[in-house]
Amino acid sequence: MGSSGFSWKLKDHPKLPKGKTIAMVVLDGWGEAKPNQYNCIHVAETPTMDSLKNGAPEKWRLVKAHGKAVGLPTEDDMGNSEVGHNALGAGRIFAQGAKLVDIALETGKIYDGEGFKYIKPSFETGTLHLIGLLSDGGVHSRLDQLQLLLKGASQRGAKRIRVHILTDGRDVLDGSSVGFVQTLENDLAKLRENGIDAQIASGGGRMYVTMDRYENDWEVIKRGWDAQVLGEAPHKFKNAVEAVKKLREVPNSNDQYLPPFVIVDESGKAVGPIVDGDAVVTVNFRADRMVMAAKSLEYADFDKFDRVRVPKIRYAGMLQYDGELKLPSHYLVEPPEIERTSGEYLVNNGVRTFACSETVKFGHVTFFWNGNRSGYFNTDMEEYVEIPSDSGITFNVQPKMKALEIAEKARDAILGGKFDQVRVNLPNSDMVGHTGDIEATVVACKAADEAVKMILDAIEQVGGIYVVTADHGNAEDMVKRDKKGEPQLDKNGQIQILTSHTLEPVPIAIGGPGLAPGVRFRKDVPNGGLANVAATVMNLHGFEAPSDYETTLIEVADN
Ligand SMILES: O=C(O)[C@@H](CO)OP(=O)(O)O
Ligand SMILES: [Mn+2]
Ligand SMILES: [Mn+2]
Repeated sequence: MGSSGFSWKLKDHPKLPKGKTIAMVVLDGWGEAKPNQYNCIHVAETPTMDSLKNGAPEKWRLVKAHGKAVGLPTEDDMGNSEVGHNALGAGRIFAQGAKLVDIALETGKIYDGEGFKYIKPSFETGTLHLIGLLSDGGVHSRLDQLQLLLKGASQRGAKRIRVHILTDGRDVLDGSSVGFVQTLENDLAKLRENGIDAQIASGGGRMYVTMDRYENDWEVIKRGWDAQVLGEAPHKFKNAVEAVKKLREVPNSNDQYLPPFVIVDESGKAVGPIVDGDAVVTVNFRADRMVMAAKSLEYADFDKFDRVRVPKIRYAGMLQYDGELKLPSHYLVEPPEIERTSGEYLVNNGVRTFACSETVKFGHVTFFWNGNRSGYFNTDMEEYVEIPSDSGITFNVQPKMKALEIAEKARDAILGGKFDQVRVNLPNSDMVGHTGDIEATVVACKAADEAVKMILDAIEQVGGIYVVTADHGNAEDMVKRDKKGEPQLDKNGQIQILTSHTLEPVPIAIGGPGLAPGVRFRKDVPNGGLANVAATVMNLHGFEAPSDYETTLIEVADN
């Protein structure tokens, strides 16, 4: 025990034994909703997940995965992987980036912070560039926050502003990009009336330009760099609304994958490349899809692609995106301080941990799980395995993704006996759900269910315990609904496909031969959410959770 009185040592659980192998399975984007034709989980053959639900009512329940239960500003905020895995791993509810930025903007504290003070000297002679996702999805960014920042920065001396937009269609309806660009254009026009030279300078779809994650495909970042910094892109337009409309006319195009474009002036010159002396802010608050861009903007030594020209800029993130790398070093808002996560506690109490997913979700069960911290706590105790994702495809063409490979790795880790906790994320229902392809999403759900089966079979063999849950909803509802819950039709009478996450709760199931007799879900935590899972898992490892963790979902009945 240190002089502060703090100790990593967890108390023994009074009833539950140590030493059981636990499989911790997170199905990404797997919520619980009414059975109907737009519920791909219902439509798909999912015998394993069905048996967990129907087999043992005391060992299956729903938990909240959206809104305040995961630290988001309102109950209208859908869940997402960052807040979901943060809550699962940290066992407490932290006010998340979306909320922290809201508060910083409301109180004006954002302008007194180190980050804003750092970029401000550039306003005198340079341009302020804002790069980020343009929508009101609230997963990575929010339009109203961008609007407030534009206003606040211009009131505080920014005279020349360039916005580099990334169109969404993943957290909001496909096609909504046009409206968001129009809204932003109106705001910029107002700034221009007030003598501020403000314009959109470049753009592109979030999945094709800038917002890659976990080093899946650096070409995505390069496309962003070329458009935003160098002012070069295959498409040139005089106006961003026209750009988005025209690029959407190309067959099979969509907001998520629009190609990069730059806005040019009458002479064909890009209106806003980033040059020496400029200030740059990446306005997304969510970490995973900003880390790569932040590296390209911040690092002097960088070999992921040829940056051609590296301007001397003052760069700040909306938040600091990686607490371990301290990246970026300047930021406008302090990120949530997610410390003492369950992963760190368990490792410090002798629990050997294996974590695995494929690239597109790898950081979810490592980086997010550990409170937005990259790397290991203890290399002797942990092994994290990343299975390379297919890159350059949309996952509806490969809906099985790497589910089988992830399950095989988990199986081998369970059977190998070297680990006490084997943690995986199965990406299918989420990644394919985001494509809006209902048929493919059904295939995806089936593949995830088969992967769960393989992991549960291995747990059966070693006498272990399983915990199966999800981080938020997605595939269980693929249609935009009106207030009454009926499918909402567009002006052509067509249903509107929902590519985003949902507000639905997610299942959690426990079981396996190693589960002590009498263990069941408590009835007195009806509002339990993802943050209650960490204490639950600590109990199953034979420990009491720290007293400030959200309470456990389980009890041990005497029988
Ligand atoms: O793909 C993403 O970035 C988000 C949706 O914006 O999904 P998830 O939170 O499941 O990672
Ligand atoms: Mn997710
Ligand atoms: Mn998702």
